[in-house]
Amino acid sequence: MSKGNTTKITDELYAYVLAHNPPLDAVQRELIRTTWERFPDSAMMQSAEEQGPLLAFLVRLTGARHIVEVGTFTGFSALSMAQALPRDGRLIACDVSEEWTAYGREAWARAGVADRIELRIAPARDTLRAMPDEPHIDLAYLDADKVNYIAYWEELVPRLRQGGLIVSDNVLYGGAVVDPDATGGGAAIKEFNAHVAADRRMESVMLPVSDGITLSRKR
Ligand SMILES: C[S@@+](CC[C@H](N)C(=O)[O-])C[C@H]1O[C@@H](n2cnc3c(N)ncnc32)[C@H](O)[C@@H]1O
Repeated sequence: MSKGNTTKITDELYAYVLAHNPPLDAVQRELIRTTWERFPDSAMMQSAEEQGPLLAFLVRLTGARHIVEVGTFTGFSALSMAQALPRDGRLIACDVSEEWTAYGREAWARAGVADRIELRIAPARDTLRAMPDEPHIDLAYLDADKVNYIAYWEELVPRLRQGGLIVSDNVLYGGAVVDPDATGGGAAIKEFNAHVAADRRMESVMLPVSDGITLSRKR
């Protein structure tokens, strides 16, 4: 096996990476700050800072106009993707928490993208099932409860247009995926990763970005 991971991401290197990425704007920075201030015990759920510019990049790269996000929390990833959408683009944001997503609503309004985001408060599986069956989604971001990742995947893949992209977050689950005794979220992600790798409808690459992301393109 050729070993590519010879560069350890120290705090200094991480800061260097962020300094060489497109800078976050004032609304994104404020949302990150407010999330840590208001929800210190849950804030680590927020997508990592470098994922904002990455998601925006992927939206532009794919020319996405119709995005589905599964797991919105306080709205950082939805904000980052919506800012990269064209004016007539739409993002459907799925979450179960009115409290957390209220902070997203505020930030989306301040950033002038509220009209591009439709928040649906309900178990995401129900929201996905209620969507049209035909392939119409250009990009989906998977970042909610890990035990349901396979169920979300199975709802999303048939609704994804050919060439469409699914971005799945936390696919390394803090390293639990290589623990033979993993339980809970770690075990669920292991099962999900095997499911994705075996799915011939999609072409997938797993990347060690942040807590691990998999990019999957529909064949
Ligand atoms: C990791 S956080 C999402 C982080 C978000 N992408 C961001 O950038 O801040 C996971 C979110 O999934 C939501 N969630 C958990 N179970 C859910 C379900 N069954 N349906 C919809 N959302 C769910 C939680 O309320 C939480 O806000």
